[in-house]
Amino acid sequence: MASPTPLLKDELDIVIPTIRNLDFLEMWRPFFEPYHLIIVQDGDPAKTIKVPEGFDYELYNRNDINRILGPKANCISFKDSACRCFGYMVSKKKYIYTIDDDCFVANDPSGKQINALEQHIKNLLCPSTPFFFNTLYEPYREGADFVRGYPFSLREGVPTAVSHGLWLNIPDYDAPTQLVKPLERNTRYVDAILTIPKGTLFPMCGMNLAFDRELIGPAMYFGLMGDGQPIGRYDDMWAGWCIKVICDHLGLGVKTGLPYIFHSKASNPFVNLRKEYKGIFWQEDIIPFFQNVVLSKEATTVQKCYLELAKEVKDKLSKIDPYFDKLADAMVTWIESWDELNPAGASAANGKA
Ligand SMILES: O=c1ccn([C@@H]2O[C@H](COP(=O)(O)OP(=O)(O)O[C@H]3O[C@@H](CO)[C@H](O)[C@H]3O)[C@@H](O)[C@H]2O)c(=O)[nH]1
Ligand SMILES: [Mn+2]
Repeated sequence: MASPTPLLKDELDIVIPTIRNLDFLEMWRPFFEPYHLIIVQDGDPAKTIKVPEGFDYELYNRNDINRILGPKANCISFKDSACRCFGYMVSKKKYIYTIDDDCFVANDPSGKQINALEQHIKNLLCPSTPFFFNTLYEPYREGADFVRGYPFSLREGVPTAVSHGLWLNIPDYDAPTQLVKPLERNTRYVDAILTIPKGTLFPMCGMNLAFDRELIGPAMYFGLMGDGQPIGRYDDMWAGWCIKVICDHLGLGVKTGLPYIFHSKASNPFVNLRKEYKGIFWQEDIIPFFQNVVLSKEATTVQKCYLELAKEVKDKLSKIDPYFDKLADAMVTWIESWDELNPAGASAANGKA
């Protein structure tokens, strides 16, 4: 009997930022092979990235990014995983899943391999509940529901824009925590999916993340990091704070929890400390900024929200460091590039832009 068609086979792209050969795909082959991959090769474009046979993919290196975006390419980070957001921009699909190349298939407590992509798709295809917390977690799962006292007027939920997965083995800790707890491994499998309540920010990790590109794609800019930038490893955090403010404003949902992947490689905590340290104290001002930012009622699209946010960043965060002035400009360049590559009603076919 033919196996069932994978969910969203022709409506989802898998985006992988990489500086190495993609042998990790062999372990994901049963789950990923039916899908189209967008590989964003970082670092030296002269290096050849080996992709295992049988995968349908398009690959972009820095020369491609510069050719496609021209001077606007300066909004795409170089020598940092933040470059992955270029893949979101050139995709023509409704959904994106992004994963790091040191993330492997994890096993659930029963020992069964976890199809992380399938779980993300389920998360995205069912509503979120940001306006009232359901204490039995995801109410739409088999064997769960809304609990007593949950308003019936809110049980329809809202469209889910983002599905944030977690990691067994190497947790996504910041450098100071990594330095203090070098041997700590995450072995705790928590069988839960939660909607992050409206008005609450969260630290979005980019290594096991899926989103609805049509609902929130233009806000998924992974901030300027890497070569020539004063901080690193805050690309996904920046995107997470921006998308959450915009999802709250537009009435969209963000979920976190299942699925887990197995994160295999701990990046160097000393290198990470050098990348993160400014962000660690800057974020004490950045978080209150995002907690207090108000988007106007005229901000009815993601692009309009994002451009309002960029203006607020320029007006209110540039006093922290001139970096935020540059970042605000890059946010605008990102939207201009997004709209150039994604004119309204663009097709869903795979394409090499
Ligand atoms: O210069 C680079 C370095 C790496 N990559 C690719 O990006 C991902 C992540 O790389 P790695 O696993 O080495 O680093 P981590 O510290 O574990 O990354 C996680 O921490 C955050 C970084 O902001 C983020 O949540 C995760 O990415 C791999 O696919 C590398 O090949 C790159 O493109 N450029
Ligand atoms: Mn990693």
